[in-house]
Amino acid sequence: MTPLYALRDIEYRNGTGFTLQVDQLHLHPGRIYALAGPNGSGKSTLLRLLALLARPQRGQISFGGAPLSFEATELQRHRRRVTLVEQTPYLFDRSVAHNLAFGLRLRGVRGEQLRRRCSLALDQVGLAGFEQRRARQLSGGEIQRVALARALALEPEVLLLDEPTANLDRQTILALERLIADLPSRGITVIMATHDPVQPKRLNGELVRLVGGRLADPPHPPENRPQTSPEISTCPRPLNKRER
Ligand SMILES: Nc1ncnc2c1ncn2[C@@H]1O[C@H](COP(=O)(O)OP(=O)(O)OP(=O)(O)O)[C@@H](O)[C@H]1O
Repeated sequence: MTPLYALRDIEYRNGTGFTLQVDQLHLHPGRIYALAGPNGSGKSTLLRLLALLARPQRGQISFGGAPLSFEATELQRHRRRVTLVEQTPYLFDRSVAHNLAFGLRLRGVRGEQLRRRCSLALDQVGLAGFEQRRARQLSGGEIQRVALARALALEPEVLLLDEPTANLDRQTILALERLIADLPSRGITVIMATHDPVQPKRLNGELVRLVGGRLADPPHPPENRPQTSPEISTCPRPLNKRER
């Protein structure tokens, strides 16, 4: 199976003495991957590389089966397939609806379709009816959920989440985990950083552990997946958008 991402001999120095080094990492479509590791181990840095927001100084990233050249039009095309929700999301000081609509408008979505996608996404994160709330007057947990709704409204092929449940109460965490666990069945691959040691298991996700900017070991498939190695998947998986 062609991996969605194939990273080979990656070296990325972020200018503060930290280097992310990934000899090889294959991430497959229609799955959930959980990036784990201590503070500063490189989870967010890896997410930025996977979001195609940073270019490694060395090595190759293949996305969707083809090596990236990092040429501007290619990047623009691929970035529309991938959405990153950062650890501290930035919201415009406008209404929640404005924040959700912004990226959709850039993609040419308008009118009833735009309204429908926004309210559906808010509903999914448990914030139905929040459209007219001012973004700056939201709690930390609500900001995080609005940022997730904004990403979901874009209907990306890959959703990259940087500690998406860090500021949330237990009940909201469980509700969002149900939502995230369901995303592969909608053709969305999820790659998320987490500090919760049990979360990958609850999400049936594969664990990718980082230590000091390096992969600690190959990705661990979930225990209930009949898989012999991260490269060879024998379990059926939902088709992603491009295969339908
Ligand atoms: N924007 C940045 N510019 C330069 N260096 C950065 C930047 N962001 C993070 N770093 C540094 O890069 C290293 C890796 O940070 P990164 O945020 O990727 O780790 P992390 O595993 O996500 O950590 P945490 O669990 O604390 O979120 C750290 O040493 C950090 O200080």
